[in-house]
Amino acid sequence: MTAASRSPKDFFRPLAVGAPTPLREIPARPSRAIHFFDPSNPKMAAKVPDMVGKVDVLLGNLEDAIKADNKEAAREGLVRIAQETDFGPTQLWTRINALDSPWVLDDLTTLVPAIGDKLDVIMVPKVQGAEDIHYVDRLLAQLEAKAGLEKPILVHAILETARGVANVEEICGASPRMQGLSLGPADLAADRRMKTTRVGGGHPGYLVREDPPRIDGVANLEASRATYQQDLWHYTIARMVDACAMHGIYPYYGPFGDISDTTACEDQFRNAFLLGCVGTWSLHPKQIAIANRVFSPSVEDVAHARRVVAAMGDGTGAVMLDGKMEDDASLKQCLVMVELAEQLAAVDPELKQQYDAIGADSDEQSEA
Ligand SMILES: CC(=O)SCCNC(=O)CCNC(=O)[C@H](O)C(C)(C)COP(=O)(O)OP(=O)(O)OC[C@H]1O[C@@H](n2cnc3c(N)ncnc32)[C@H](O)[C@@H]1OP(=O)(O)O
Ligand SMILES: CC(=O)C(=O)O
Ligand SMILES: [Mg+2]
Repeated sequence: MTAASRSPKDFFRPLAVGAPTPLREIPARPSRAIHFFDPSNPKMAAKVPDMVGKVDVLLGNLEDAIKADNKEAAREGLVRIAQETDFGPTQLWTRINALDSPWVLDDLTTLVPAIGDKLDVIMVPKVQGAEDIHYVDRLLAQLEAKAGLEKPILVHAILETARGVANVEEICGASPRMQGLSLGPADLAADRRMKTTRVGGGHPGYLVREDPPRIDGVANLEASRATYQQDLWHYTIARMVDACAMHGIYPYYGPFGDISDTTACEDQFRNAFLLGCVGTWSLHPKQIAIANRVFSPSVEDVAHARRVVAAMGDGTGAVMLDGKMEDDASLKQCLVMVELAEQLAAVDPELKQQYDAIGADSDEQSEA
């Protein structure tokens, strides 16, 4: 089933009488870091109010990483935290339990009436196909109508099964609620029967080796040769990015489990950023700063993008800038960068200051 299985006219009609009208466009709200916390953990819960304004998204996790005995406490903790906290510019998301679990129905029927007005996005794990999104879509509409909500709650799917990856396009187009997708590298690796034991990131065994040197045409197989570690997740992220872009929704990396390896974490996040992802997950407070840094365009890139925009005038034709040809297509890339910088500057005063400071420099360079 695809989006076309519902008539285009019906696609944006509420799925229950009295439910809010679905959005026609998913707002591009900054979401560089989706910070996970366990609402049943008093130490983590205590840190939530201080994180407001410092992270784009706070996510109360109810699924994996929450012990079975704590599922109810996590749900109740999230309700309490949401009711007691003013989230200001920070979005509040939750990750509900899997659709085949004994907890998910209570998750939805508890959270929507209690805190549906505060929840921006519900993340659904282990989504296999459009049918999973259709189920959540209808149930949310019924619960929203009953609770008298005025704004639809958006849905985010985790891509963490082989079938989910095979159906990625239909998942993205299954509902106007679809906000985005995250990579779920740990469950996906298990489902694919990959031979890894990690949560995200690369693997030293997944590599290519340079050709052997040749002397008079004969390969010296004894010579030492450089190896290059490859990215296990390139294919999946690239598919996610295309499916999301096609449907006007947003792709995200996911968890990077080696909390101590901040360098490799930054590398994975940066690859995802360069490929088109808008954000990633943060599992530990120290990953927030990494995500915020990586998923904000650099001052140099914004300066360059602004110079190209200025040099391209009405946006057509070709110009030379610093020895390079710029045209409509490079202009469009630069506009992505400039628009993102503007969105982030609106919520991040420190970034705004940095981008404003180079604004003047790039103006001077364009005039020179
Ligand atoms: C494959 C997947 O599904 S990934 C998504 C599911 N997993 C998660 O959500 C994991 C979330 N993160 C965590 O559970 C924890 O960060 C762990 C288990 C990885 C590490 O926790 P700790 O061993 O307590 O880390 P550490 O000792 O460095 O913590 C330092 C402080 O930060 C707090 N802290 C750690 N993680 C978080 C967090 N995610 N949010 C808020 N506070 C946190 C700790 O409670 C501790 O507080 P304290 O100084 O008051 O004692
Ligand atoms: C993100 C997630 O849930 C996973 O990697 O399994
Ligand atoms: Mg998972």
